[in-house]
Amino acid sequence: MSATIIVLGATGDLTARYLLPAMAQLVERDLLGEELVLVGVANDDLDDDSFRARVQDKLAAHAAAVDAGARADLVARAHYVRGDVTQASTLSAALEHHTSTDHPVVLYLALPHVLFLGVIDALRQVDLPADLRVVVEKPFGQDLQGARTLNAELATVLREDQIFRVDHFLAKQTVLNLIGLRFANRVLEPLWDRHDVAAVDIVFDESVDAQARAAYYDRSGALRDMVQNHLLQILTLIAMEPPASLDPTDLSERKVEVLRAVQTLSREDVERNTVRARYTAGTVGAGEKAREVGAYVDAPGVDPAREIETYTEVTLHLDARRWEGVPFRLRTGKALARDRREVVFYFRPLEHSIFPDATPNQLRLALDPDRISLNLNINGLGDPFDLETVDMGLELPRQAPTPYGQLLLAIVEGDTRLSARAEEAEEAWRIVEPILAAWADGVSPLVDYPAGSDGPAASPSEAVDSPPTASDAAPVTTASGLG
Ligand SMILES: NC(=O)C1=CN([C@@H]2O[C@H](COP(=O)(O)OP(=O)(O)OC[C@H]3O[C@@H](n4cnc5c(N)ncnc54)[C@H](OP(=O)(O)O)[C@@H]3O)[C@@H](O)[C@H]2O)C=CC1
Ligand SMILES: O=C1O[C@H](COP(=O)(O)O)[C@@H](O)[C@H](O)[C@H]1O
Repeated sequence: MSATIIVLGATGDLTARYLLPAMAQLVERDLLGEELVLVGVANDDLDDDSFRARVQDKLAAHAAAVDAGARADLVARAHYVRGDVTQASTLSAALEHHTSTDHPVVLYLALPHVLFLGVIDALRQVDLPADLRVVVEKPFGQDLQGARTLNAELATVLREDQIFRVDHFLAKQTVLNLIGLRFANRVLEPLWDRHDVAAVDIVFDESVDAQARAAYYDRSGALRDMVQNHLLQILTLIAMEPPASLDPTDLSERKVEVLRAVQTLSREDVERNTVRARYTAGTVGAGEKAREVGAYVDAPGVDPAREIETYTEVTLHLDARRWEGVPFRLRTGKALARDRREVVFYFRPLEHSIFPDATPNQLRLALDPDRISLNLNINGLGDPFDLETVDMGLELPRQAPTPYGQLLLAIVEGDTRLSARAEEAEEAWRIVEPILAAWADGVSPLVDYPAGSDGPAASPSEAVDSPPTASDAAPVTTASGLG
C-alpha cells in the first residue's frame, strides 16, 4: 500500500538514523507502493533540492547496504516544507503534498516531546484528511499527568485507531517471537506460570554510552528512557493471559491487564528492589575495540545536580495468580562492558528428581543478534548416568526490514499492534512514578560504576542473574490464572 509520509522533525537524529533507512528498506522491497510521497518538515532553511541532497547523504551514511536504486527512488519522492510545526500553516503546507484519496497520510512526530501538545493544537485548526494516522514518539509525556494530558488532547482531534504511540521494541523480532513461541507451542504454554517459572529477567545492557545524546538523556535517565516504555512493553507480552485472538483490541486488553497488575512500589520496595547508578570515566571494550569514555557528568549538556541515572535495576511483582511470587527483574544501563540484551526464564527444578543436582532449565531469548536457546540436561554422553547440560540454540537471521521498517509498514497498513494504547502509556507511568519520587527523596541513593564495568556492585535483593532463592525455586501447587 502507498502512503504520504510526513515527517515532522525531518532534520533530526531519529529521522537520519532510523526512519530514512527504514523507508529505504521498504522501498527496496517494494512495500510502499508506486505513489509513496515523503514530506520533510523542520525549521532549517532548506528547499526540495537541498533536502533531497541531505536525505541522500543520510542514506549513504546509515543505509549503505540498501540498493542504490532504491535509495535514489526514495530521494526523488522527497519534498520539504520549512516552518514551525506548532503552526497550522506549516501543517497545511505539508498536507498539500497529499493529493491522493486512495491511501493514508502518516504524520510522524519525530520531534522533541515538548512540542507534541503544540502540534496537536495546530492540528485542530487544520482541515484533516479522513485517513490520517498520527505517530507519537517516546517519551509519551514526562510523567503520569503529562501522559494523561497528551492522551486527552489527542482524543479531541483523532480516534484511538488513528493514534500510534510507537515503541520500536514491539517490532523487534525476538520481542514479537514471545507471542508465537508461547502461544503456538504445546511444550511451552503449559509451563508459563508460577508453578514452573521461578523468575524472569529482562536485561538490556548497552556498551554504547550516553555522551552523544546527553542533552536529551539528562532530562530522561535509564528508567524513563528504557523501563517506562520498552522493558515494560516486553513484560506485557511475557506475562499476559492468552488473548482471544491476535486482534489489536484483544491483544491490547491483555497487555493493559498486565500493567494494571504490577504492584506499586512502596518506599521500602524502592529501597530493597531498585538500583540507580551513573558511570564514571573508564574503558569500554578491549583490544582494538577499546575506547575511553569520559564520566557521564562531564558530557556536554549534563547537569550533575540532576542526578540522572545511566543504569537501573528494578524488581517488579504482579498481583496476578499466574505470577504470584515470581520476580520480574528488569535491568538496563549504558557504557557497560558488553551488549547483553535478553529475556531469561528460570524454570523451577523438578519435584522428586532422581537427579537432585540437575541444573534447572533456562529459556533465553537474546536480541540483536537474535537467538533462542534452551538448556537441557542429558545423561547419554560419557558416563551413562552422569548429567550434562547442553544448549539447544537457534540463531535467527538479522532482522529485515528493521524494527522501524516493521513499525512504518504496520502504521501504513493501519495496524496498531506495534503501538501502545492510551491506558498502556498511563499505567506504565503509574508504575515508574513512585520510583522516581522515592529516588528524588534520596531513597536508593545514586551510586557510581566505572564505564566498561558490569555495572555497580550494589544489587536489589532479587538481582538479575542470581539463581532463584530456595523458596522461589520450590514448585508451587495452586491453580493459575490472572486475577
Ligand atoms: N534519536 C534517537 O535515537 C531516538 C529518538 N527518539 C525520539 O524521537 C524524537 C526525535 O528525537 P531526535 O531526532 O533525536 O531529536 P533531534 O533534536 O535530533 O531532532 C529534532 C527535530 O525536530 C525539529 N524541530 C524542533 N523544533 C521544531 C519546530 N518548532 N518546528 C519545526 N521543526 C522543529 C528539528 O529541526 P530544526 O533543527 O530545524 O529545528 C529536528 O529536525 C524524540 O521524541 C525522541 O525521544 C526515540 C528513539 C530513539
Ligand atoms: O529508544 C531507545 O532505544 C535504544 C536501543 O534500541 P536499539 O533498537 O537501538 O537497540 C537506546 O539505546 C536508547 O537509549 C533509547 O532511547
